[in-house]
Amino acid sequence: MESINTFDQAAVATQSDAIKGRYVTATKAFAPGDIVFKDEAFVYSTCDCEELLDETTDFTKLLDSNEDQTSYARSMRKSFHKILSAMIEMEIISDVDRAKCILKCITMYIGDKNSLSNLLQLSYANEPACKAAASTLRKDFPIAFQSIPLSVLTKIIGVLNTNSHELETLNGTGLFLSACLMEHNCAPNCSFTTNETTLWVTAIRPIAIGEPLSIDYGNMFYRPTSERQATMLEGYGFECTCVACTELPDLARAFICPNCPSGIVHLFPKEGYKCLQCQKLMNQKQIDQVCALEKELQEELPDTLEGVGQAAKGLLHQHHYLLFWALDALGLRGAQALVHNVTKLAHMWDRIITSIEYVVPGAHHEKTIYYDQLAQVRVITGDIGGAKQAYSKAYEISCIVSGANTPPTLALKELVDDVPKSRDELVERYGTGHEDEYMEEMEESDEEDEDMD
Ligand SMILES: C[S@@+](CC[C@H](N)C(=O)[O-])C[C@H]1O[C@@H](n2cnc3c(N)ncnc32)[C@H](O)[C@@H]1O
Repeated sequence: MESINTFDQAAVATQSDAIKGRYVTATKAFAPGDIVFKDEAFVYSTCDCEELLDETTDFTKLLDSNEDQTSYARSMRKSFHKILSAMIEMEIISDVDRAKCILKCITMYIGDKNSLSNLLQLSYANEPACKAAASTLRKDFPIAFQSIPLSVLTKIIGVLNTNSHELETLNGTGLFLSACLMEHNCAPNCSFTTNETTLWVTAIRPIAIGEPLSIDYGNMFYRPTSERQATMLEGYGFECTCVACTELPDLARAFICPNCPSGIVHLFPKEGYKCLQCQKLMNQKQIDQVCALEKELQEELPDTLEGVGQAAKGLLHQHHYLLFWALDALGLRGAQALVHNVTKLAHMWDRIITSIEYVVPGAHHEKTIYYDQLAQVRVITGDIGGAKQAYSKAYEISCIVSGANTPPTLALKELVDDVPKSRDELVERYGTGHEDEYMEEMEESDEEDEDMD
């Protein structure tokens, strides 16, 4: 990882326009799998103290292992517990790691007013909610917050709310000042990976000189267009006009064609609900019918395999996102519990993977996780050859989305080279920890299904 270029060294340029603000473009061509640049977290925190908030009011006990007293201004230490508790009650902050990042930024600002100059240039969404949170904090904790101008506190809250990245290996979040300049696209040309406090950006499609580099801000894997657009508007304050939103059919909303037996209907942005096979459009009555069913399912997803089958009511295609996510919940729980009903589990996973390959055919980091899960399921079913194939697929995708010689890809390579051979070996290698809980749930669901048979 040391040899990867930082943003300043990389073949990228920062540009700006009236709609998007600043964005990043390529100054050389990139191939899929090329790492474009890496970035170190400007500020980060973990959720480690979340449970302790109920148990202790002692400031020092609420510090992460990488923090010491000086990570937080003297003025906040005495009421630290109360401040954190109040901040996580605020919807715009919610998480303890984000609250801590905000407090650390304020500490930096108190120490040196110029220390946040790059952060304070970033755009953010939901200004009124950020301002309301900042005003409340200044009113309720004057000693800690009154020395920060309202406008600065508002901006710190807003920037961390809009721009933080999850740090999976640390169970926290961080702010990456260069990576967050990249624009959003629902079908992006780059993917990002994090390891500890480093984030790196990898090209997942061929990128030409001058092309904007984009990522998916909301990790909207297998989500319908309307949901992606609503997330961008609510969370980031802009209307997404990418090709996937404005020109391509919405593959995640898939319906059985009422006019031809094997046809699949999607909503096309300009034409309406059209069958890919017979090209006929659905009429208003048919549209109303499928929309009503979607609404019903959005309220409550089925939680058994049979329930998923029945929910389609002959109208939704098996690739429909609501059926997919219902199946995903069952399949993931099943895989983690290493359940005994292997035939059922194998069937669910075949369907999950087939649907993913239909709706998200290109490289996507979520697919490495699904193929890894598929491999685990195949180990459980005793299909070690099939498991090796699935691990190989996960590895192949990881080479594109995270780069070949990076920790997550090398971890998959180890699994390809030395496939676990049994459930016990899987538990040993993965250490899931929730087996008992899930096992109970799956056994209950098995019993229910048997009762229904
Ligand atoms: C993470 S920041 C990106 C940096 C920002 N452009 C700047 O100059 O500070 C996110 C913001 O960039 C803008 N943005 C990003 N992608 C966009 C897109 N595809 N269309 C319109 N605005 C976009 C939105 O204002 C969004 O809230």
